[in-house]
Amino acid sequence: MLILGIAGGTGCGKTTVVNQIVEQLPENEVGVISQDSYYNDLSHMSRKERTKINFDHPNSIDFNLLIEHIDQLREGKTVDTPIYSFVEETRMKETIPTPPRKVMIVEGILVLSNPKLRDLFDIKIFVHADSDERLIRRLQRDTQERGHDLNKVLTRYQTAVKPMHLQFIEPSKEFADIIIPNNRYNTVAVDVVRTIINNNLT
Ligand SMILES: Nc1ncnc2c1ncn2[C@@H]1O[C@H](COP(=O)(O)OP(=O)(O)O)[C@@H](O)[C@H]1O
Ligand SMILES: Nc1ccn([C@@H]2O[C@H](COP(=O)(O)O)[C@@H](O)[C@H]2O)c(=O)n1
Repeated sequence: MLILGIAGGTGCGKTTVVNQIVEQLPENEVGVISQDSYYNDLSHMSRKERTKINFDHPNSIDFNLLIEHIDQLREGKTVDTPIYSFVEETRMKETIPTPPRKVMIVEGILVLSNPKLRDLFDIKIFVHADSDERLIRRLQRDTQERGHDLNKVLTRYQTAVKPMHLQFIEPSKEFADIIIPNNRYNTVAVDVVRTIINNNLT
């Protein structure tokens, strides 16, 4: 199994890059795991309490479960990936069975910041986009897709997203084997990653 870790700040385009990589690979040979699925289960908290959580701090992620699942996938076992709702801001009761694939992609803002998780990756990728570009994309996405209003997005950006980005995410760039500049769509870089994967599939 070849395991890729893809990190980068919010809105840099990780999900988009992953979709572009996966699009042209055989469906049954690639699997994707998102760090977002592993936000801690906060169902014991009220909605009001949940809004106070810093969702950009590493402590908000159940890294132990994520690492355990990757270990199980490497052993050839199917894992039950949690489902996270951005609207409810907690984990759902349902899970998704995720089978092991020849290539597994693990993407998320903090996947290169956790040393134990980082060690599991054969290839480490950091997607870079400037902070103003990321904020614009995040504003559009969170208001259109994640049910947040403008004020909430901006307050969260100032109080959690930006400080945590500077403390944990940007420094994790130094661990990357490949940095993808993504201020605009970067088909060349995506092709390079796809070629590396294809070489490993044959
Ligand atoms: N290179 C790009 N240029 C313009 N918009 C982009 C680019 N990459 C992604 N986007 C858009 O920005 C938003 C955030 O992208 P996404 O892939 O969800 O980022 P991430 O997973 O890193 O948070 C989405 O609406 C996506 O369509
Ligand atoms: N309830 C939540 C949980 C997380 N977030 C934000 O998601 C961002 C990470 O996801 P990306 O797809 O943008 O990489 C992170 O910056 C959290 O602030 C949220 O808004 N609400």
